[in-house]
Amino acid sequence: MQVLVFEAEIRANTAADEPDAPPVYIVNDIDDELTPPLEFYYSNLMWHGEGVPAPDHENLQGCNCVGPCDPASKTCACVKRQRKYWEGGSNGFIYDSNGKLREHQYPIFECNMNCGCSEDCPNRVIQNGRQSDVFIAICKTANKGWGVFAGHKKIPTNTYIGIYAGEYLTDSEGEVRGSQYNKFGRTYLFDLDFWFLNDGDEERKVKYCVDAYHAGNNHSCNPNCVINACYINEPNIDKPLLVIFTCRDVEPFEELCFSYFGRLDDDTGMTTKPDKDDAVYVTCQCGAPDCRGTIWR
Ligand SMILES: C[S@@+](CC[C@H](N)C(=O)[O-])C[C@H]1O[C@@H](n2cnc3c(N)ncnc32)[C@H](O)[C@@H]1O
Repeated sequence: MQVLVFEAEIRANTAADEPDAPPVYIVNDIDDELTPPLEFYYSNLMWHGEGVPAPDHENLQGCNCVGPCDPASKTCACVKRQRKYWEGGSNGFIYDSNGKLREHQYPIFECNMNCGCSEDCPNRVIQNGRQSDVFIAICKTANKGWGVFAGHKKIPTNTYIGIYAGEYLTDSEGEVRGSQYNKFGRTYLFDLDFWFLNDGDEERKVKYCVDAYHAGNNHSCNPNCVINACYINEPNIDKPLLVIFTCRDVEPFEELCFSYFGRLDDDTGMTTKPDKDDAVYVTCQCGAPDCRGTIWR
């Protein structure tokens, strides 16, 4: 019963933003904990902590395209914005014609609520949610708590999975919560410190982080997913959505993990730099042949 209620709650939380997505199932073949803790909240929505500004929709630039945007357009404002960060060749969008991500290092700028283009525009992927052939489940693992897994179907590389959703925090609030989580033994804080935000200024301080306290994927030293920055209805470059894409083909029932170390060319990743005696300082259990032995930088 508890499992059914939990699954129904996930469906209710996500029905509006991923209408085509198959249900998320809860599976525990490990022990007798029926579901993740009840404070776990599966969602694709962000909320704003104290001191973090809400999106300024009046200053959100849309395109004037009619019908689906042309990725080769010279005039579409959204193609131009994407090209500012990644040239992309003849296709100015970061998605291919099947909605798969073409590059992992660059921010994603989707068409937004102020655009004139149609709902079937090829530059609307994340906002349409997880697709009907992408099955996922939340499963108990033997040594990493709960995790997110592929369902019974293979998930091709560069497929959108979901949003690393949670609360935007100011950097100072992130530090306060971070030290509490380190002692508690689980942390979900992710720094919004992407390379393209530095704008050549190495000293630039990170402004915000995301606290996904209520949900989150596990770490692997050889991950099958990446986290990218994405902007949809948000003009503030410091507040991207954290979006999860596969970075290789994922076999049925394989766990979906990203690297908490982030990419080598920026400081993104989980914010935590725990002390060795913090409860959160656990040995990495990812099982990859090239495992680094720790889940933190
Ligand atoms: C963002 S949470 C991930 C979800 C978590 N497993 C749960 O049950 O809520 C991060 C925590 O999961 C655990 N974890 C994640 N990846 C791990 C790994 N590769 N090895 C050991 N523990 C891991 C650590 O306790 C870490 O603080």
